[in-house]
Amino acid sequence: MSSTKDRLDVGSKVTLPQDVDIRGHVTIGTGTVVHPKAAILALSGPITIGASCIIEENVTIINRSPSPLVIGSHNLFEVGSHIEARSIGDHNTFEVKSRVSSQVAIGSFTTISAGCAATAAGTRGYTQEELGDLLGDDDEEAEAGLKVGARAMKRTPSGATETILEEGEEGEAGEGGGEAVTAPSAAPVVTLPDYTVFTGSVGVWSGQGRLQEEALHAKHLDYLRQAMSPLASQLPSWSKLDQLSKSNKVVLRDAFAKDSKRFDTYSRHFQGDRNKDISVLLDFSKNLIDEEIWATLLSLAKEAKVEEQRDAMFNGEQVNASEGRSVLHVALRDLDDDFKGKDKVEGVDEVIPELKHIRDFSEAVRNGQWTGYTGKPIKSIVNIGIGGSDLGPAMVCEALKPYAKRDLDAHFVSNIDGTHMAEALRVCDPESTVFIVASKTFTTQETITNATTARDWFLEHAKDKKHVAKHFVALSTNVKAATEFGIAKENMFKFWDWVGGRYSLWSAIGLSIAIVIGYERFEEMLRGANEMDRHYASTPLDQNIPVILGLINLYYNNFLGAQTHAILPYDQYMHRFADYFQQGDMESNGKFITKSGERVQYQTGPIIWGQAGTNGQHAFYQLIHQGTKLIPCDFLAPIETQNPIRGGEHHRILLSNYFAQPEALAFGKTEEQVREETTSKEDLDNSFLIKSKVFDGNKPTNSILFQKLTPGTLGALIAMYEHKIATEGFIWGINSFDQFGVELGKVLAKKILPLLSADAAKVDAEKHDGSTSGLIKHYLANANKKTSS
Ligand SMILES: O=P(O)(O)OC[C@H]1O[C@](O)(CO)[C@@H](O)[C@@H]1O
Repeated sequence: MSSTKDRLDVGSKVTLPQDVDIRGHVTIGTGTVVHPKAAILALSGPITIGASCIIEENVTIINRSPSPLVIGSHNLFEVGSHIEARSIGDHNTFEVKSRVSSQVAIGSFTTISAGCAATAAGTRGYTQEELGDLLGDDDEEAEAGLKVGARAMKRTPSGATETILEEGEEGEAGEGGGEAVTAPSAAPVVTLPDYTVFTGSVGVWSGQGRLQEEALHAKHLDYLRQAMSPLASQLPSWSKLDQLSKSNKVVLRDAFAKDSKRFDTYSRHFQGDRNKDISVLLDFSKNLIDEEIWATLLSLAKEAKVEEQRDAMFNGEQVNASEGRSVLHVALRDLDDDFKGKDKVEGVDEVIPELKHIRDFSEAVRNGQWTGYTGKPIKSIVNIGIGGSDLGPAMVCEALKPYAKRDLDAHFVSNIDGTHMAEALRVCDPESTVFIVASKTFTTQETITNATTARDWFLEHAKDKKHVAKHFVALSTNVKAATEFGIAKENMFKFWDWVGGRYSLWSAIGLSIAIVIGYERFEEMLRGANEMDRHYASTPLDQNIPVILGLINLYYNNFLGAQTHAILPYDQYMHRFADYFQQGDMESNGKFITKSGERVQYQTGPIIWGQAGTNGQHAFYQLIHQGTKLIPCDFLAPIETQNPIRGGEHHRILLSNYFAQPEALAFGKTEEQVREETTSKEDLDNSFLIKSKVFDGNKPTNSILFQKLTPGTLGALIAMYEHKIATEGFIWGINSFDQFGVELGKVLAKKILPLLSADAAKVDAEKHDGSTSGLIKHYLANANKKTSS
């Protein structure tokens, strides 16, 4: 029926479900949200819809005239409304099941109330045929229109012509109101002036409350954009990848044999543009992808609106919707103010002053100006924290040890197991130790208990509470709780709720890093991360390193059945890197609920594990090479070592392994090759032996080769993985920035704790399950025994 060619032009951030009926030439402006089952039918001339409109379920917008139907911005079309207007301005509301005929031009700020029909006929009644013409083809709809239209007209006072203008008259419509165009039918064309409220009895709105209404409209749009994101599996590229993963079996041996440029095609080089020493080469050519799979993965990222979601994060929007928070760890390292959108978020302006606080304190500790209660300079720091308040600083202090002040010991106590604290205290001197209590919430049981123990230990020696101020500092968003603990105001380093625990090493939580490697180096790390932030924020998807890593992993995770992902740094200083990203990835993406509250129909975050090469080679690589599981791996290594001992021989041996393992994994060894290499007749006859030496190959890897593990490079590498994790979360439609999954265990532990000093009868009364009760009772029965050895 459409006489125009089908063509759809869509602006950015438009939400357009698959089952919207779109015909003819339709243009939809930025940020407009269209609900499922809406119809936009440019049957004759085109339809242009402006920005930030909301078009709800079962709305029909039709243009039967050859002239364009131009609809302005910020309009709300509620469920079942049927619009054939001549033109529509801005900020109008078409309530549920309202109707507008093609002889009516709507101005701006107009409301057509629920069930009302705005037609050009004034008080004139319609024949059934006329209404059919005006309100659509569907008979039932037309009949409903007749009733509604008639009711509206009856209630219209005779003064209807005061606001409904007769054909040819000048309307009061403001900008965007559109001029009255001669209608194709005999009915007159009218223009509703701005602020009309068409309720059947026509009135003029005072315009009061307009700002409120605009704000509500904006909130409504935000909500819809979140709630209406389709599941990733409903995106067209998802189905295509599903099919490609079954039909395009990539064999790396053949892929490389066929294409001598494969390395060039599938490798990217990242160099810092302010710190040129940051150089990271990503080779992803040894992955099970071909041109079509790769192109479809990139389309998936587009369809899932990765760029829009990324921009929303950098802009300070509340992308952590379940907690109503912005996600702005990138603001902590934006020292040159590259990302302006963040500035509207409360606390962002405190980042720089807080860094100065970190600088002053860390320098005072390092240069001996900060002394303990007896005047001794500080020799040890003990960071007391857990999860993000421990793993990040601990990992970085290990990774950047070459830059550390070697006469200062750094301890990291996290576990509630008293052993952890006891072993740290054993080697600390109360007169020269600073305890850094690191807890975003300052309520975490492990941290507060460990901190209390440390304070008791300290006071046993120092005797006087006033000395606590010289030896305890707090890093927290909870100033009140830290004060109650006894921390002096000047010893508090704050951060903000928009810094997630596992993204907090860039904030005050990094104080121990600044003390260990010096503030200048700490800042260098922040700036290195910012280099990667700028790359992630502005580089096209197919060149964007975090996006590439995210898409590659997602392909194995969702289409090839991989359950885990190994991070394998060939740098001893990075021996805690995989531990750190175990929290970074698994706490971020271990979720089954999407942002719209639906349960996912696909796998989300993988299990992350790994350890420093070559130790891993002698532990678990056997399974990666010859086991039955698909384990994609990231191999990381520095070109330059920090310790070129024996003339760099150690490093060359290390790197030879770094290069060899991905090669062995990718290309394996065939039975034929094994036979060729075997010289003994006896061995050749031993088929079990021969087959045991076969490597299937085709095991995927990424190789990440960086220049040197400097603070800047480490910052960039951490940010690279952070953004890889965010990219995957954006595609899966989950909130990567909350962590409700850690709560239940904590709550139950609090209930169980009193039972461990009670008796068996109390355990029964508490009604835990049989297994838990049995275990607790076994503990109680044996708790007072003393083992002799
Ligand atoms: O810094 P806090 O509030 O003590 O929390 C520590 C850790 O606990 C968690 O909330 C849950 O494990 C992490 O996200 C966080 O890093």
